[in-house]
Amino acid sequence: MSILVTGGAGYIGSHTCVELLNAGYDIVVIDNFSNSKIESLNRIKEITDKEVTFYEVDLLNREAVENVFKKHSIEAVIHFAGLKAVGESVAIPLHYYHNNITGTLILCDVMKQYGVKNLVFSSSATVYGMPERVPISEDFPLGATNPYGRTKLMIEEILRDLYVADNSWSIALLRYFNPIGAHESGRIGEDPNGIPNNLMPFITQVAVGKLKQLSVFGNDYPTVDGSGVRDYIHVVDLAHGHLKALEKVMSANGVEAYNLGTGTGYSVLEIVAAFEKASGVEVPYQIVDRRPGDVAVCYADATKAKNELGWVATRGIEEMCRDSWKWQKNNPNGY
Ligand SMILES: NC(=O)c1ccc[n+]([C@@H]2O[C@H](COP(=O)([O-])OP(=O)(O)OC[C@H]3O[C@@H](n4cnc5c(N)ncnc54)[C@H](O)[C@@H]3O)[C@@H](O)[C@H]2O)c1
Ligand SMILES: O=c1ccn([C@@H]2O[C@H](COP(=O)(O)OP(=O)(O)O[C@H]3O[C@H](CO)[C@@H](O)[C@H](O)[C@H]3O)[C@@H](O)[C@H]2O)c(=O)[nH]1
Repeated sequence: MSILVTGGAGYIGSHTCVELLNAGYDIVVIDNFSNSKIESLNRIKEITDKEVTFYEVDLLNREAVENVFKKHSIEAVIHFAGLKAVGESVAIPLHYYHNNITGTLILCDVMKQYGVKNLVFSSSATVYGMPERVPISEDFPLGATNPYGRTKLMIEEILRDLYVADNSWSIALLRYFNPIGAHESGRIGEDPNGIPNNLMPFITQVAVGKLKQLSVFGNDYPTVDGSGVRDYIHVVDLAHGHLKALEKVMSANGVEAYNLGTGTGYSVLEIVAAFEKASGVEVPYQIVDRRPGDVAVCYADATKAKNELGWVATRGIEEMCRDSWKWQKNNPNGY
């Protein structure tokens, strides 16, 4: 029996594949490389010294997805594949809705056809929209402020409906906070296309000399130093959360949402300082206007994942910065 990993060549998927292989699971990866490179799969093999069964498949191609289920006996699916850039989703919403939602519909329909009903889905803290207070727990009201967020929200609802219709499904909706860091080997990591939208890859590209300086979006939020506060989580901790969720879906039916975060918030300026300390490299920055749509403070109440999955994040901000830097320094141009 194998675990199917959709989007397994991507940032979070590749780190999760390493942990799955290390834990002794057989995996089958599918990806269309719309936002990743095949080299990440070579690196997974290199780190784990294990074979990775891989198919270049677009989830929108139902026949190709079916062929994978025909060839392999799949026990559960971890579904990472999706487009994730907020700004791009505002510019090309139909593309986002089609890729993320139709892709998930096809996947679930093929799973149903083959009697595979265990699913771990990559959701996001973005489903909390503009939260009224922190820490954010799973029972907070949901909402979205952009098409990307709406795809996550809609998919969560679709998966809940699926369970209502057939309660032999078993589904974990994992709401990630802000994943950063990389595998400690420095061989896999986040490899964004073009200029990064997210804070940590922007910082590492400034540090390695590819970008001139960081723009800090606002210093007048009601926070410790005025800059925005987020719950950064080491991607390897996040990967372990998937293994715990996998054990859960393979042992009990239901549909449950879990926050995967550390429960601690850091400001942008605190991250800059922690990165400079971990890397020994100065990160020049300027304060600019707030970025439209940003919330001041966002961090998780991760108690449910602790109580029900037996998962807690163990890596601190120093390791997150150290590993992000090791990846960027050793791979200045990504894969
Ligand atoms: N990175 C974050 O900050 C973050 C936060 C919350 C949620 N998420 C979600 O987690 C998942 C993984 O994120 P990531 O950061 O690893 O992104 P990523 O872009 O690195 O990985 C996603 C992978 O899916 C593949 N893919 C996209 N559409 C596909 C399709 N139709 N068929 C086959 N493959 C397809 C891409 O090529 C890529 O390899 C995504 O669903 C994302 O929305 C990410
Ligand atoms: O160049 C930059 C980039 C970011 N920031 C700030 O850094 C913080 C983190 O920003 P970013 O890394 O872009 O993460 P978020 O805005 O929190 O969004 C991420 O986390 C959300 C919740 O999980 C997901 O919905 C999004 O897809 C994902 O990009 C925020 O305060 C930003 O204003 C800067 O100051 N300068």
